[in-house]
Amino acid sequence: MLRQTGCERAVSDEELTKLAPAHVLRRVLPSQLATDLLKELLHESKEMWRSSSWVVRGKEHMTPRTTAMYDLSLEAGQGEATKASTQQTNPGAEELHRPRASCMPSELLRQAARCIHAAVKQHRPESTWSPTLALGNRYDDGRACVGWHSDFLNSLGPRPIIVGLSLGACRRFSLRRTSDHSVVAIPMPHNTVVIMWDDCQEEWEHSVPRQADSSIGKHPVAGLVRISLTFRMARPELAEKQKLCSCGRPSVLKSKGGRYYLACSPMGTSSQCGFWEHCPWAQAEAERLRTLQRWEASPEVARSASCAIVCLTCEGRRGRKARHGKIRL
Ligand SMILES: O=C(O)CCC(=O)C(=O)O
Ligand SMILES: [Fe+2]
Repeated sequence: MLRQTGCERAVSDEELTKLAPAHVLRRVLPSQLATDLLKELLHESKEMWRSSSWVVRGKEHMTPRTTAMYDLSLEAGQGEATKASTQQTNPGAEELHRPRASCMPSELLRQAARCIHAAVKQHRPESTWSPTLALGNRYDDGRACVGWHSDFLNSLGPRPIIVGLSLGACRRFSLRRTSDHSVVAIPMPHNTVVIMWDDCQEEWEHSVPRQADSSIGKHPVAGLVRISLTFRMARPELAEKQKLCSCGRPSVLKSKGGRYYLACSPMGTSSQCGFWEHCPWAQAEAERLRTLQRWEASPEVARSASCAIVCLTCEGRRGRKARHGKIRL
């Protein structure tokens, strides 16, 4: 648990839903399934998951974590199809210096996906969301992290629901509102789920910040290692809308402040060409979805009201001039 300073305060999971377009759910998987899946993924990630690279000002950087993509739409025995589908589900993958690993989902992973699906359905009975992809991230220790970002939307389309499942060590998952840099930091112990609702990729960024190893809640099986799976629903019909940027690589679709744009991908071995343009079709699709979707949570969903979440507006950087944004309940 983070120490509370003047600019931090603990909020319940319930309150979080009013602060950010997100929900935290505890113990979503049956505990045996969570343990078995963790053990399986600890092994598989060691063998098969890889770091990716990206280039900034001519310098190649490796992601400080390893990742893999699981395509849940594939049945066992469709291994060969994995390669072919990689382009669609993982745009830009061909461009990666070390392409992202594509793995076959096990029965345990599929069971977890069904639990996640049911949890989303309980909150949003009207939603047609169902997970078809799971992106795995492995964080070996406190140096492994992912910086502030919103997710690439090429294969998901505008306003996606993205659901993160945490297994293993307890790391902090942070959300930052782009308009004023308000930050909500959520400790994510083993078998915790965060649902990022459809506003999240438009108005907020997320990160798993670096942490001192001593501040990480170790897990009896995984120690300092945290494995996350982020479940997503691909929209294959969007494949034909992909556009190349000036340097000939697939551009990435992103949103900031509700504006949709295409930009040169930072991933890969070549420098960015600076390509950037508005994306009118995605803007129109976001508007259409906005009118269809209502942001409401059903109160009967089981969650622990007493689980404290620490809300920070300055990321705990005491002593440094923090950019305080106010989140009002
Ligand atoms: O590990 C996490 O919880 C977040 C991972 C993430 O942001 C991503 O895969 O895009
Ligand atoms: Fe992300």
